[in-house]
Amino acid sequence: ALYTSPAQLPAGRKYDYVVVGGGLGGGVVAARLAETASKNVLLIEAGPRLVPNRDIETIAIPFLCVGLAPDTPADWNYTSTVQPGLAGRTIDYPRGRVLGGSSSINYMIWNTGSSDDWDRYARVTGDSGWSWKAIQPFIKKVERIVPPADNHNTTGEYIPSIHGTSGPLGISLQGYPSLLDSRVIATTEQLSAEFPLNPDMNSGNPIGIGYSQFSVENGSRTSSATAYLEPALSSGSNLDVLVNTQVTKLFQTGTEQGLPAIRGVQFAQSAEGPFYVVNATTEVILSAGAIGTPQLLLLSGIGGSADLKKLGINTLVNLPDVGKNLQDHTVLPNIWSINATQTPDDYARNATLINDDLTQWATTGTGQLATPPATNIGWFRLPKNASIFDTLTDPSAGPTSPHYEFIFAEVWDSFTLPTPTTGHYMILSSNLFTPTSRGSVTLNTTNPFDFPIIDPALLNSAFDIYTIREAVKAAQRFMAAPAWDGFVIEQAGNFAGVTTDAEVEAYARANAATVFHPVGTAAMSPKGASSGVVDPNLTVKGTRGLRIVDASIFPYVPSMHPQGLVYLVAERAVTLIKAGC
Ligand SMILES: Cc1cc2nc3c(=O)[nH]c(=O)nc-3n(C[C@H](O)[C@H](O)[C@H](O)COP(=O)(O)OP(=O)(O)OC[C@H]3O[C@@H](n4cnc5c(N)ncnc54)[C@H](O)[C@@H]3O)c2cc1C
Repeated sequence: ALYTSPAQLPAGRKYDYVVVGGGLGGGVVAARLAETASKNVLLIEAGPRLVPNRDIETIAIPFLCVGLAPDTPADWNYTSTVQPGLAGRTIDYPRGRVLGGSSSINYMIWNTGSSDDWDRYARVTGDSGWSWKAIQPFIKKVERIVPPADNHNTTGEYIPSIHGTSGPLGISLQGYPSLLDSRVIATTEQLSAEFPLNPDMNSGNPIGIGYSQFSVENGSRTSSATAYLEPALSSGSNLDVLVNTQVTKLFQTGTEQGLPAIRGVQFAQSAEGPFYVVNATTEVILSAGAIGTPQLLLLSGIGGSADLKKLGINTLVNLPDVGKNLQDHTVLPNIWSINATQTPDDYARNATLINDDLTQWATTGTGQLATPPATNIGWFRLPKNASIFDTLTDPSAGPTSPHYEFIFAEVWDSFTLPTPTTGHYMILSSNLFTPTSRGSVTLNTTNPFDFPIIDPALLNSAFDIYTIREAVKAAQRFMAAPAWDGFVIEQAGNFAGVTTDAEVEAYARANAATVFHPVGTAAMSPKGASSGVVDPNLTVKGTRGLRIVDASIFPYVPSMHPQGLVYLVAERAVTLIKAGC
């Protein structure tokens, strides 16, 4: 059942599992564990349950995803520290604070990772269960490929045999065609050596340009809330979900084999309390995400003892890597003006247009709003002879792991600048996906309701600035193909006139931001290793009864959009938990 206040929880009910954080990882784990009729599961989520179309329409509407953060009730509204790599700017650092977590506010791009990324996870953890081959059954377990929003014939846009057809999460190809699509595909023919067409970017080898896949079904967002939690709640299962309630601490409930058993969970709705506690009889699963998870571990005395001491926190388990190793991708949306008479930029200028499209979406689930703004996506590697490799080794996991990404969208970059009152625009983002910079999440105070200090360290290494610069130059080469003649006018906005290496670098530092993919702050390492935070089975080192299932466990940031990989981690975690591993 759903509870909005701790006082409503059924008195005396024992929970086999307590899941902390009802986001992507936590939503999957809680719903799956509750499939076992004899197990009681409690999920505690800081944010509200926002019902699409009742409380907040835009969660469901794919095209309006960019309006879900920052500064909304569904976002934690974090801000980064001053970023030296971004010309001393601070940036918004969105994270979903709502049932479904960031899967309820993300941009829905669906990737399942490169085979080399997965094989590296297997290699560095010593667990072949994380290999690309071993992870395949979980793709089928999660996915259910459904028709795109416009019901077009998708033959040739993906490889059906490698996808799931019966999982809970509806996934579809990009919907309504944009003015860019045919030109992008023509460019893959004209410049095929550098920018080939890829028949399916989710085959394990994403390199090239592919048709995008999204967590969208019937023109609406799919998330861990819509696909896992809401069905579990409405089936009246043994899953209890407590929303609007923040977990403030995990605590020791006993000692097993000389190790602290951490099965106690403290929670409250405000810093003033009242504070409540619950003990899991089997396991606590921490799924508060790459920011919330290290924050909660540190508040609970699980972290580097030197850091904890400074804040007056007693060390329960000395794990110096908690909150370290934060990795994120960097977005850089390059704008071009285009010859067009109508694009979605007109939504910002014409109330009738957006109202008509909202009505169409609400009545039929169709129209421009039924598909996210991104169209095709491309994944590329620096050439083998790139000068950066004279001095640095390639940080990617292998030949199927891209260094950078292109995202096409038929819109102005509304992140950094207001949409101009005239003209039509497109963006070709050049995004860094194999960063070598490493940041951190640390505590600011011991008050769990205060935000932690978040330093994603974007563009903070020679490799990172080199690669994003080369990605911008690749985007310029792409747009110089004959396919764009007469359509593209010129570089626009902050990108206007940017040509030399020095100009590109200054432009990148002044305009880049996060792609919203923090990971790595409670990373996996081999069993017995003194580095890392969790063992390959995701249990927290040096403890009993505590496991982490969210994006913080990746030792390296995936070189693609991470939500698909987090779903796969969560599904495998369920298998491990059910098997008692
Ligand atoms: C704006 C945005 C756009 C994105 N776009 C994409 C995309 O297009 N494609 C893609 O693949 N990925 C995208 N991502 C990233 C993707 O959504 C995340 O990687 C993924 O959701 C991470 O899952 P998680 O379980 O680790 O964390 P989350 O999904 O963030 O869940 C963590 C949950 O824990 C809750 N929580 C935190 N602390 C506490 C506490 N103390 N007590 C109780 N609850 C707590 C949070 O409120 C949240 O619900 C995007 C993310 C954002 C923010």
